[in-house]
Amino acid sequence: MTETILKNGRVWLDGHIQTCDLLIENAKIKAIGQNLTSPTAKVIDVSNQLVAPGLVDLHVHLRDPGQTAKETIKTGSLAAAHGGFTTIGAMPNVTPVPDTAEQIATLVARNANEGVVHIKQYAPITKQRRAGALTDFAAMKTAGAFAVSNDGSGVQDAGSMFQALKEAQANDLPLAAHVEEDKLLFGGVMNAGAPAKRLGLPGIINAAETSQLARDLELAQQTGAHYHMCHVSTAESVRLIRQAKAAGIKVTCEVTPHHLLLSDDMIKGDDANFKMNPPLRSEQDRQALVAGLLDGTINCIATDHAPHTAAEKQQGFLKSPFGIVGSETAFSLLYTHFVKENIFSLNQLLNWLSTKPAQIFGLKNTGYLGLGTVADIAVFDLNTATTIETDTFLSKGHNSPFIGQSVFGTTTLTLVAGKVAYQKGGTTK
Ligand SMILES: NC(=O)N[C@@H](CC(=O)O)C(=O)O
Ligand SMILES: [Zn+2]
Ligand SMILES: [Zn+2]
Repeated sequence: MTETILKNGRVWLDGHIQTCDLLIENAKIKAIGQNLTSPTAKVIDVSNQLVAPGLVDLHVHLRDPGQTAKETIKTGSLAAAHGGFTTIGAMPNVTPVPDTAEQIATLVARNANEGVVHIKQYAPITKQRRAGALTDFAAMKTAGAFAVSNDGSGVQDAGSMFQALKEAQANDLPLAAHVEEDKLLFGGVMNAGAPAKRLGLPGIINAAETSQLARDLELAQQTGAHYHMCHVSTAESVRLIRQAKAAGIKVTCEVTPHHLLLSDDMIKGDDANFKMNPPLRSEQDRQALVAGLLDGTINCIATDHAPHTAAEKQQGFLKSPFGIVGSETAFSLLYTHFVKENIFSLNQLLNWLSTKPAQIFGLKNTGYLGLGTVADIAVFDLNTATTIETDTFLSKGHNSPFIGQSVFGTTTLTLVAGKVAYQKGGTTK
């Protein structure tokens, strides 16, 4: 038996912060209270630190197999633990595309063996993530997939999306949609607007996202499936989802930290660390995303952690791949810029990063703290400013526009099922 006592933390319990100790026995929280003792427990002093449920990130790219120079299951999960995440959803845009039950079963086993956090696996919607045949959703679910997604590209034809939503509904699997109409891209690499014109770069219009979203919401209504929109980026998408929810359509969605924090007018030069899909939109769009979270239209925050190599990202806006890393900076950036600025409460932020994502995807035993729950726990230092530096990153990807920023809320400890997955200044396995 192993026992740990987290002493004197500011613990987020049932929506309130209270100062108390947690006694963890093996994988579970055995006691919550004042002055807990046990002769055999390892005691970790977390005085004045925030003790939260391990965060849940529904959207990460682990690049394994196929692109392990960018990331691996091990490094991607270490990065998640460093950010306080204890459960992540891994996208299936890896090489080869895991579109058979056997491949999904292999990935699920590898995730469990090589990951330091809980890793839920997405199965692709279509074979090779290309137009054409669907994967076998029932077999994917049996093999361990928790949802389906073609993330990285939109499903271009309505017929495939309609069939996919019917299958998703029949198999009780959420369908997470990367919503992007290829025919409306016109070679764009950043948001269409004044900043793109200034930089002389081709733009991506909002309708590349929202026209396909409008189609999908109609199909979701027809089929009754759980449709989850990945990385919402435009004001029009927020409006469409708000209307769809009011009409009783089973739709949920996520927004990324970077779309909440940045807009296209902050792109000052040809720096591909600002290049991601969907692109950073206008300041008005950014504000609509914040408003959408606050009024419940947007359900949760997910990072879309998308590591690439330095060599790839050095190619500039036109040539480099889309995507930025996010696991290791999400909580501290959001805490610093939204909670400390009184735009979000700490309670709201923790909900959007833990309880809500677990709830909407029906993930059991995660996303909240309580007596008897699995000890997936993140501890954050809210009082000390630190600088975001790639030296501290455990991800192989350093492609972040936030390097050099000063933030509060760095992770000091992450426990996954009672075991240390990350400890500041300590060993990381
Ligand atoms: N977000 C990105 O810009 N890139 C993602 C794909 C995706 O999330 O669409 C990637 O896999 O690199
Ligand atoms: Zn995507
Ligand atoms: Zn993605």
